[in-house]
Amino acid sequence: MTKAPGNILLVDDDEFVLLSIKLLLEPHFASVKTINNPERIQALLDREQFDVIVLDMNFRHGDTTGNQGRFWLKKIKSISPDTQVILVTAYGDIQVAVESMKEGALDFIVKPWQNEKLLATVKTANLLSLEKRKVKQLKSQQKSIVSSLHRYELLIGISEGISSIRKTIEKVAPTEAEVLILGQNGTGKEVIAREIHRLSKRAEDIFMTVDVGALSENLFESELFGHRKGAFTDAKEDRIGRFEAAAGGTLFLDEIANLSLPLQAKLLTVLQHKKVVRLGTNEPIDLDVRIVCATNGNLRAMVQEGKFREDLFYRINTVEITVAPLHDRPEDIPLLADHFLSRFSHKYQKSYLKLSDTVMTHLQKYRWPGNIRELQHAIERAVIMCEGQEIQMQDLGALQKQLSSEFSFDSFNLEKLEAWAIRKAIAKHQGNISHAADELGLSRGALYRRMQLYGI
Ligand SMILES: Nc1ncnc2c1ncn2[C@@H]1O[C@H](COP(=O)(O)OP(=O)(O)OP(=O)(O)O)[C@@H](O)[C@H]1O
Repeated sequence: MTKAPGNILLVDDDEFVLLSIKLLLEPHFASVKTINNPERIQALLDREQFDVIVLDMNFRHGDTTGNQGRFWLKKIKSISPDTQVILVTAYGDIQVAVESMKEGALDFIVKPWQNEKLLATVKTANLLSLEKRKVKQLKSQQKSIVSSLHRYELLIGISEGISSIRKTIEKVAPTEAEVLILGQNGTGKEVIAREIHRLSKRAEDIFMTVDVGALSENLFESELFGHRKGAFTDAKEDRIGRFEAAAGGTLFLDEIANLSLPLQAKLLTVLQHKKVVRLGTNEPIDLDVRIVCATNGNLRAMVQEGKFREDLFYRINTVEITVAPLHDRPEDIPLLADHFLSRFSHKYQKSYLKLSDTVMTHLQKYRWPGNIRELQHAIERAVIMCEGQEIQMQDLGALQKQLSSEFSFDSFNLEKLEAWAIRKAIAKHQGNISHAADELGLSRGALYRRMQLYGI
């Protein structure tokens, strides 16, 4: 028989009782120790962790008050609160034993005991202790993961839009209000959600993201609410859902507009009752999680069209934050570009890199359909490709063409016009300098000199 992990201690002044319980338990548990004097409990608990202590209630001969058992129970619980205590009591002490359960005993066994009952009780207590230990371990692992993840991406930007978002975040973060963040893809909705979490009372706990739009109808419930083993064909084991896993922290529900109407109804029920029921069970579990939602869709229009439930819309948007596309806030571009430049220079060990003025000017003029995510990728690529100390247009790869073609003039500065014409001609002739020079009415040498002058 394989023995269960577990450290069991038997405390009784009757050597016969100790021996018979030890013989009963030993084949089932990794370690079973005995002591006949409760005074040794403290020293033992100082040295090692016990999962279960089976404790006699009366040690002095003729004493049936159970007071000694209660005294030692309190002592054990104060030194080692996670140790499960089972009391062994004479028939007459049952009332005292029941009282002791309020003081932290898990269960009691009446003498003379039935072996199966005693074994089953110790097994249950042992399992409980092991589970609690596992939970503690996971919690401390979670804490260290969370603290390593706490290296947040800062919310960078000086535009009016970002400054006002920052003010809203400061007001709303310490509350438990539901926040809805609206904006195109890549505008920084998740960065904003993380900032709300970072400044909230839940900052020490987990921030969890779920892309609800990517969950199929089938997966939605089991992923968010969890399931019991056997709840459906593929449910091979019990599993907690994201709502439970994010307990104490913030759950960021991204792409909320992609939820079908039936799933919206399910989500609404959970948010209204603040309880989840795992699939395959009937037990509601209390929720302790702050919800922040985001979407790139137009939820108001969807409500009008009957595609998004109005009641859910009002449930999730106590406070609404709209983040503008990047091209509507060009003043943020230099800061963001420098931020990504320093991050990727560090990552690729090129800490001396700078962006040329031409590149910076172009970055500010481009429309950035992929928003900050696209800018980030552009800078990462440029850092990798750059051979000198300054990032030039050619380091931007395919984006270079688009940047150049979108370059619009707000002045008739001749140098800018000339640089623009040169870029256009080179692009048109796919990099063939002779043909571009012909088109521009220049010799190859003259074209090269001008390219050098304009950093092309
Ligand atoms: N204000 C900002 N400061 C610094 N980095 C930012 C900022 N906004 C966005 N980013 C960066 O841009 C990338 C995209 O941001 P994020 O994922 O938050 O956008 P999103 O709007 O949630 O995108 P999606 O809608 O596609 O999920 C991330 O790498 C993020 O770190």
